Amino acid sequence: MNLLEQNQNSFEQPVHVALTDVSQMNGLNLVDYIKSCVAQFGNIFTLSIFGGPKITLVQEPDLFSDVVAKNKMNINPELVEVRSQFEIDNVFCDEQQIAQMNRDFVLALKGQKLAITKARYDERLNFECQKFAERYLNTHNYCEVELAELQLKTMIKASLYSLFGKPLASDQAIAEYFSFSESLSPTVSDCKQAANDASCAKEKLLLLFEQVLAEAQTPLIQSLNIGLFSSPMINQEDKAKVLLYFLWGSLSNILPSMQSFYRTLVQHPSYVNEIRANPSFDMLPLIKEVLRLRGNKPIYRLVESNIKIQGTDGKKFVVPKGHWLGFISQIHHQDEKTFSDPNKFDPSRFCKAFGHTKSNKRPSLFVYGVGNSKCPGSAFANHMMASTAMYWLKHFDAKLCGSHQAEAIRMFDSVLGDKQSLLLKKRA
Ligand code: HEM
Repeated sequence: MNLLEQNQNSFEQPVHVALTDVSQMNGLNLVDYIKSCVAQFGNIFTLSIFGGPKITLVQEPDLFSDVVAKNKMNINPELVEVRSQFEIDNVFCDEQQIAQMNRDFVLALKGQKLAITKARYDERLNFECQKFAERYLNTHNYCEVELAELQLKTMIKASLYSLFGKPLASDQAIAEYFSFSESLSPTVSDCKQAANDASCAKEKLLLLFEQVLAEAQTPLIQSLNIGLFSSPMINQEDKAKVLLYFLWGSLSNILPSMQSFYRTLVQHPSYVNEIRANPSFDMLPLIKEVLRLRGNKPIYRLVESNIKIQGTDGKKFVVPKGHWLGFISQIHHQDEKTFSDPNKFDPSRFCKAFGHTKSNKRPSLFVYGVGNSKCPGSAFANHMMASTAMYWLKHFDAKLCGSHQAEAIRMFDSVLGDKQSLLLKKRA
């Protein structure tokens, strides 16, 4: 008997789960999504950066391979990590507060304010790349560099500076962020010393965030200070925690995405040449195609009461109360009806000028989520990827290390993404 059948109960209750916006997605087969996600994971507790104190993924290996085979998904089950006992502080779970905060983030990351944040990012990134090249590279030979290290010394520094201001852009703060974020990684072994260091680092970071809030130097902090954070109900320590988890949540998404983007560029010298020759080259179709192919973490929603759903094959099934629904973008992103030849790297599918899209609508992507909780950082994330690629190409020549295998799709990345090296040379 399969997991779903075991959970079939008779019921007829109202449904309260955030699905409506998802069904408006172009080409998205919602029912198949849900079916495969529930079949894949069974019961899941997972992380939202502002909620859920514990993560436990229960993997059902047989069901998983079944779903993968049926949906022709190119996923190696060995790459799916089973996380357990992964605890994280719960900052606050009030839905109104989260909605307000997302509005504040959106306000901070839009229009004129976004332009200021972008300019701060670019300026700092250029500076850090120059420093990195001088300190670690030379112009004659290629040096082996871990991508995560390159990100830590350039991208992370620039994003801390642009989003939070000077107090967080110091080498000391970066080291503390690294120690804290490593401790959240599911792959890190139990080590008392490391846990101690991480907790000290976290305390220091929280104090720095309090300073950041008081100084209010950046558009993000200014928007929060006049929005959600002006509420007397939220104390200073909780505000600092929100910022810390906001930072961790956003970086844990952007860093592995950027690694894939850069590796893709290194493998396609024609794009590298175009970007170097034309500073206004539109990288968005390239970024979208990389995000489509690599996929992202599933988005989860808690089922608050049993839902009965009829599948496209006519069969009915139940998603029981207490289960989490995970929306796996990969199923949509590999759907041949929306993306012809789905395994092919073809940025032109997002580019109308090439005339490759069959309908007037360009194919939709699911990487940033949908509806009210859609990623408020998407515009900044796209900018970070385009700008980082531009500055890395400006300062470094790169080659892939060893024999490169086509990147396998990872569903759950560790905090700093894959540990992969590159060969880098300082550009003359
Ligand atoms: C390629 C990079 C990124 C990807 C793929 C990504 C993806 C997502 C997704 C799918 C969600 C929705 C989660 C849900 O509905 O449960 C989300 C939420 C969010 N993202 Fe991003 N994101 C990225 C980068 C960023 C960046 C750079 C920032 C900040 C500058 C950011 C800030 C946020 C915030 C504040 C939320 C709301 C979280 C919540 O309500 O729990 N993201 N992101």
